Amino acid sequence: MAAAPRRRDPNTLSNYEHFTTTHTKISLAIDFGTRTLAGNAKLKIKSTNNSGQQEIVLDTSHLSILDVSLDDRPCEWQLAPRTEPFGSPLVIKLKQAIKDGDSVDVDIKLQTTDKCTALGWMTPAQARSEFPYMNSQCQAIHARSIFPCQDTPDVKSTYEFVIDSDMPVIASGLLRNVEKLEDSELRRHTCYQEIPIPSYLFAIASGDITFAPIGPRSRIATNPESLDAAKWEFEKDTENYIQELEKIVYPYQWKEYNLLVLPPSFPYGGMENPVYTYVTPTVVSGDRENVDVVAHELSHSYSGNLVTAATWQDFWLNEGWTTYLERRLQAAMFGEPFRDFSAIIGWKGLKDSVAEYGEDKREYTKLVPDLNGQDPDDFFSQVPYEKGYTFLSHLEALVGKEKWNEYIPHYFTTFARRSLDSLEFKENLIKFFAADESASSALKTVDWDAWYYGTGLPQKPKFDTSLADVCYALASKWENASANHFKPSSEDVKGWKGRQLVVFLDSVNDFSEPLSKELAQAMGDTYGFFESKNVEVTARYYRVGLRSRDEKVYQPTTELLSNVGRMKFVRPL
Ligand SMILES: CC/C=C\C/C=C\C[C@@H](O)/C=C/C=C/C=C\[C@@H](O)CCCC(=O)O
Ligand SMILES: [Zn+2]
Repeated sequence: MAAAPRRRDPNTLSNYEHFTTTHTKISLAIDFGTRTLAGNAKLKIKSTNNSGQQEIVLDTSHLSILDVSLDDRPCEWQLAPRTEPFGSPLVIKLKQAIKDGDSVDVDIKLQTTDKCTALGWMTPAQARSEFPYMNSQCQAIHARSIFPCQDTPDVKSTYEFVIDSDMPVIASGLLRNVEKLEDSELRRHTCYQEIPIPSYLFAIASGDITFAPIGPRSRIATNPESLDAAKWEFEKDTENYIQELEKIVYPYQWKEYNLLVLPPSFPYGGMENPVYTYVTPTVVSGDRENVDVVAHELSHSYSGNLVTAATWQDFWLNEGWTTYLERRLQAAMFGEPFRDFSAIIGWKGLKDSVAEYGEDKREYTKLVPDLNGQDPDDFFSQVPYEKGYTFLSHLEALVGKEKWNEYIPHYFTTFARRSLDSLEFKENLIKFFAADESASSALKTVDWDAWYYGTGLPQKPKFDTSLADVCYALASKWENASANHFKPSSEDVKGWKGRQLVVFLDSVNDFSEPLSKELAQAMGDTYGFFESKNVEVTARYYRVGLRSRDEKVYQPTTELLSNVGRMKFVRPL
């Protein structure tokens, strides 16, 4: 079978089909006073399919370019006019075309601007500290607002980070050295990433960060006041998760797996930056109930970080596979029913996403959407996670779990350190099972176009509801509470795990009619929802209260919205 032609990433303006960045050295000084980064980016760029190209084009966005040199010599360059939402391409003129296989060193002097979309700068109060804080979030196309690059997940480069700051620094590479600079308060932090990574995994953070070990190859990093609580939350299971995942795929490649707990404004549950997963402090709930975020982010060490979706249209290959590995990991750690228990919560998220997009935004509900001219951020939803998970589980069921278990390491070996698109995944899967008559005839029943380009919900899988049934039963009592004179008691939820409360509250939020205000209040008071430290629970309960127009939840909802930036909670509320 001929290889499917790789589609061009529509969300980059770089001419990456002719050149590829093989190494990136970023030297930046962090200035908390001006809230800028300044320094230079040195890119080793190899000609791959040159066909006489006279220029190299890189992505930039709201970035100040001060100078460019080519192989240490001045060169002609210009910033082309801005195109929304992709930015202003930096066009570097070549003196002569470069032979395929040869490389040039492009050195760019730069400074970030106040319009930079990749950096969050926090005051000490926002950082819950005596000191200011800074962190990056480059996924999907924000790296270009820190340094010029081929800002597409289809290009992977090794990285060297040289970051000067007067506070500790974290980067998505292994720390090699810290030294104090002469006549300065700044310290120079040097980190390396020897596994090629896409630009969206470039990450830096700096602030009043302290560290503690949470396993033989893991440490936790956070502000000093939160260190003990964060250490407790993750030290029990992190190494167990790594070892279980190694059994499902193969040995962990990145040497260290660390966690950085960010200030509360961080908009996501976690971000899989290599070496340091970034997590929201909402997962430090004091009950070790939210460590599934670690299961998810750790799984990205294989899907996304090692094997990467070539374009944002294929994002489901990152998130669907990661959600799949996350649930396999949960099943391995806590028992098979936990896989479907988590999938049930995921299905509700998928249903909500599809419903929110409604009839006029059906493109957004495709597993492989068309992102031409689109900002990938606008397409972010549960669809790539949950439709992707549902599709992979469907494929697993078709070929059988035992055979699928053999495909998992094959897939992650074939594409390790590379990027692939959805068509290559299909091709690879079919080829792997070609010699197996029953598996390959089962795979012939897959309607790939319907899965990839169909809109709306796929067929609902048959979930094992053994852990969820008790939650549904309680929800049903509440739905018919008035007719049945239901009297709630704290015994109803005694010993329940946070996730059982989540399934219960998701069901309540699905009722076609809101609860009466009195019932909503009784639920909160009887089940102790106002005292819960688990935001997964409180955020859902406040939705119940808001639907019922219960004033009692207005104040805590306002507090949650002022204290937590995680969009998963902020948006529905
Ligand atoms: C089809 C969609 C294509 C591209 C979207 C890619 C990136 C979108 C951008 O908005 C960044 C997302 C970053 C997500 C990071 C972590 C999530 O896994 C967190 C999930 C929600 C949560 O738990 O808070
Ligand atoms: Zn993810």
